[in-house]
Amino acid sequence: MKIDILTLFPEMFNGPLNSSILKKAQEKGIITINYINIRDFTTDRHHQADDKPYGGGAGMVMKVEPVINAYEAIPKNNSFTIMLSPQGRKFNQKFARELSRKEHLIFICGHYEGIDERVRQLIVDEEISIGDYVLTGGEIAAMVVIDAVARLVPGVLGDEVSAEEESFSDQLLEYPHYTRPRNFRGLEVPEVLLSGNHKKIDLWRKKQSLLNTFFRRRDLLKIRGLTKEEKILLWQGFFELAM
Ligand SMILES: CN(C)c1ccccc1CNc1ccc(C(N)=O)cn1
Repeated sequence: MKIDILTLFPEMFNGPLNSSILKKAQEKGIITINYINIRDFTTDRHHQADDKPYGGGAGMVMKVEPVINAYEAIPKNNSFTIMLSPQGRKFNQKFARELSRKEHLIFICGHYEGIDERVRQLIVDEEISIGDYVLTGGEIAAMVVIDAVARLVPGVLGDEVSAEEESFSDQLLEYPHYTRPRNFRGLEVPEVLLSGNHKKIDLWRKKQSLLNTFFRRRDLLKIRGLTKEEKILLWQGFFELAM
C-alpha cells in the first residue's frame, strides 16, 4: 500500500509512523509513506499557505492553490483521497477494513480554521472524522487512521494475528489478556488459560468477550445480535458472576 500525506507539518509524523509495527511494515516494503509539505507548493513570495477568510471572521483558512499543486504532483494509480475533518464520516473498524484494501491512499491534513471549500470540491473522495471533537489540525487524525488501516494490510501484523482478529472482532470487545508471571501481587491468571485445552480456552475467551461487550458496549450487541450458542454462553457468564 502506498500512502501520501499532504501536510504543513511533516515532522509531526516522525514518532508514530517511524516506530514499531509501522516502521517494520515500511522496512518490509509492505507500506510506503511519503510526506509532501504543502508549503513547498506555495506560489507567492511569502510562501503563504493560508489566508484571511472571505466574509471576515476569526482565524485563517488554508489556501486552495498550494494543496491542489501538491496533489497534482503526486503520481496516481487507483488512488483514494481522504480529508480529515470534524464534518467527516465517522471512522470505525469496518471503515478501516474497507480502506485497508485500497492500493493508494492520499491524506489531506488541514490546519487553521479549515480548508478552502474548493479543495473538497476538486480532489476529496471521502471526508473522515475520528470523533466528535476539534483538533488543531488533521495530522493526528491522519495518524490514527493510518495506524488502524496499516495494521490490517496483509503481512503487517503477521497474518495469524489479523486473521484471528478478523474472525473474532466481529463487533465484540476483546477478552482479558495475560502473560507471565502467573501470580502478581496475589492476582492469579485464570486456571482455564493454563489448561492447554484450546476448546475450553476459546469458549472462555468468547464468553469474556460477550460479557465485556454486554457490560461496556451494549449498543454493539444490539447492532450485532447474538446466536443461540452466544446467548447460552452469556447466561452462563452471568451465573458465574453471580456465584
Ligand atoms: C481546524 N479544523 C476544525 C479543521 C477543519 C477542517 C478540516 C480540518 C481541520 C483540522 N482539525 C480537525 C481535523 C479532524 C478532526 C476529526 N475529528 O477527525 C478534528 N479536527
